[in-house]
Amino acid sequence: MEGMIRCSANYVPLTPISFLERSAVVYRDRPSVVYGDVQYTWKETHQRCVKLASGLAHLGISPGDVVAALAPNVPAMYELHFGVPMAGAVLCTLNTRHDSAMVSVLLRHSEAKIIFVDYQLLPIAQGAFEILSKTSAKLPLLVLVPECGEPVSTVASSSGNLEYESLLAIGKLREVRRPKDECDPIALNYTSGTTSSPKGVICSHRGAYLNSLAAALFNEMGLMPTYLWCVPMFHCNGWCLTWAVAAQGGTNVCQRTVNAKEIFDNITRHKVTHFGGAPTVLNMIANAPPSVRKPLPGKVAVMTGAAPPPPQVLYKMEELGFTLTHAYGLTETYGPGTVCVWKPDWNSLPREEQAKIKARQGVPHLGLDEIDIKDPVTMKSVPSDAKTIGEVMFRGNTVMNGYLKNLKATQDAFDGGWFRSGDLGVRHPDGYIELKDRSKDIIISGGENISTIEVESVLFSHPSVLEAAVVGRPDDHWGETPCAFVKLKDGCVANGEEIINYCRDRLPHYMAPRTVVFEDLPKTSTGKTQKYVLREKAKAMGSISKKGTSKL
Ligand SMILES: Nc1ncnc2c1ncn2[C@@H]1O[C@H](COP(=O)(O)OP(=O)(O)OP(=O)(O)O)[C@@H](O)[C@H]1O
Repeated sequence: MEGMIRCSANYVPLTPISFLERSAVVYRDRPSVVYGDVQYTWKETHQRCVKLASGLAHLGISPGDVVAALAPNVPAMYELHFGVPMAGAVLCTLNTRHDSAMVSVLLRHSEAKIIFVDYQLLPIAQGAFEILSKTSAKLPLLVLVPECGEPVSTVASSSGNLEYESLLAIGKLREVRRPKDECDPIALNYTSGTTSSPKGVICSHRGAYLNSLAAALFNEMGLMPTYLWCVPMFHCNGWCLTWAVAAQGGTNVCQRTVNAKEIFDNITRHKVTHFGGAPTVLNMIANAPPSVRKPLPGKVAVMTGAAPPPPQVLYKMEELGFTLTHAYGLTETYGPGTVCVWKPDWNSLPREEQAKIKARQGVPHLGLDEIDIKDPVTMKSVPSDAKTIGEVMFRGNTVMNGYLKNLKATQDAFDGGWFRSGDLGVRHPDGYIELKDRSKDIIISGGENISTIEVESVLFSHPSVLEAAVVGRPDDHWGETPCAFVKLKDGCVANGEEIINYCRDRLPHYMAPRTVVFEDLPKTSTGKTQKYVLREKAKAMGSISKKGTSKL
């Protein structure tokens, strides 16, 4: 249209850096970050992040360089989410449960120039450096992060590494770098490695900005929330809430470890209004002993995601007084991409029914454009009949830029103009989607698809079951049969036959487990069950039936 121009007056590249700059003015004296007895205001957090950015520049970091971090949810980890982008660099947060070998692989792949390492994780980083030093890879510079608020320990000072506060001391309060293009990378996030080796997902300032605002909105985060950090900040930048909390001038309550006692104590002490956690964290809270539980100080909104939440876990959390929001997404969608938007009409339904509705993955959030369930071959949308299974596909401004150094994987993921998630689901008549499985996890038994999520949901409803995961056990007759791995609640007893009969009473017989194994479930640190480990165990058991002889 004639008369339009684009200039800095009407176009500024979107970046979450602007959230911090605004909060430093609007909420300047309000608490930004709290950790034990340490507390900063938004003005202080802003100044510390500016100094961090300047310190990084002093160390030779240029725009586009990767800066890694290996740390739990401590204040430095929060500051890195702003300080690194403010230096024009790309933040690469590493999973704190990785071993030295994996850290060395990711450091080499990302070509990180600097790595910030929490003092407790120093041996892991040192092990990674040892491995790297035997290769041609250039070693990154290690910046040690000592315990916040405590003097540098002798171990830390004798390690000979530059230390976090000293780096800030070098930094100057000067103008920060904003991205030239809003599509410039802000973060390099490796996937959880649940199904294969972690992939390096490139996230942009623009995507991070939009996803953070969407996350604040669907979490019903009003102004100045108090957010308790249970979601690891290394996982999709804490599902984008690192930036979202700054947008709303909230208080970040950091905690090094996540357990039910610490969560209840912090909720009461700081009057927490919001937190998030994978279903396994909610399960831990829901099953916490009465000695640990405390009455909630007010409304506490909880966002869950990262793995399918069993309706029973949602139900139990709401019985305890928490208000749950269920979101779903991938590292490739900056964490949350959909949300099960709650409708007031559902409030009159029985609680169990409400939990089943909430366990659905829902609809795209405001920052994403579209989500569809398609036949992966024809790319036609499946009917909204809650039955026909297809692949979940995303399209919009909160989908990654691509996988680092893996054009083939990026092209495969974007084939057909959609991002293919590898998740299988159905669409309900009301438009809400529901996940049935990951394509790698679904069981095919006698030609029938079995959703392991559906079987697990029945197992979770058994009064003695604490956790459950179902995988396919190879079978000479059926191809595969469901094999359940079950962890019982403390003090509960149940045998395999009882569990199988319980499932057969509630599911078509072909879906009920044929095998039950009682043991602890292997988990990733992002709260997902490592089904490939269980699949290997089921495979080693061999077939139950002999060819052509089995009946259901
Ligand atoms: N609310 C949810 N309900 C069901 N599954 C979920 C939910 N949120 C996330 N997921 C699962 O988590 C996956 C995304 O996980 P993430 O990006 O952390 O890495 P990953 O896919 O586990 O790792 P990798 O791709 O390396 O195997 C989704 O594809 C989906 O299978």
